[in-house]
Amino acid sequence: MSKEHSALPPGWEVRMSSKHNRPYYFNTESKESRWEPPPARDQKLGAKHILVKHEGSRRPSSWREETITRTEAEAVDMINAILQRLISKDKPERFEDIAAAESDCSSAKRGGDLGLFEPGAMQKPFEDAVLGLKVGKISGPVKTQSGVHIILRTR
Ligand SMILES: O=C(N[C@H](Cc1nc2ccccc2[nH]1)C(=O)O)c1cc2ccccc2s1
Repeated sequence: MSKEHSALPPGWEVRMSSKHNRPYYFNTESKESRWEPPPARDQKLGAKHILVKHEGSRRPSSWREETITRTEAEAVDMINAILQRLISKDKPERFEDIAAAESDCSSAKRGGDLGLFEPGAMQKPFEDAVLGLKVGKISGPVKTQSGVHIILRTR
């Protein structure tokens, strides 16, 4: 079904704006309101990410390093340093360039691009972080069993 006509996600309803004389979408749980229909839950998601693994990662190895021994705290510090490089005022670096050089995920070869994926395909903390981002926005540090991520939502 096209996005406009698929069932609205839970909590959402259509209301009529008398001021603007047009329908809008209102979430009775979050009290969020928006002019465009909320994305249906079955819509594919898209993201790029930078992953820094640590000794407790599900697979503490990557194309960069045979055996990864840094601590989770060190991984968080590295992710925060990368965040500063991405948002720096004077010389921001490109997300894809940092991902290609420094991500411990095999998607590094694709500038960190994970392509499109179904809801439920990725570890829940990762998917929840993607859903919490507007398209084009970058997350703070996100922890999964794989390590610590910075996520850029692409869809
Ligand atoms: O799980 C993957 N790679 C793991 C690390 C990892 N763990 C993740 C958890 C959530 C999202 C992306 C993640 N990447 C690895 O290389 O040890 C994936 C690599 C790629 C490459 C291209 C497209 C999708 C994927 S998912």
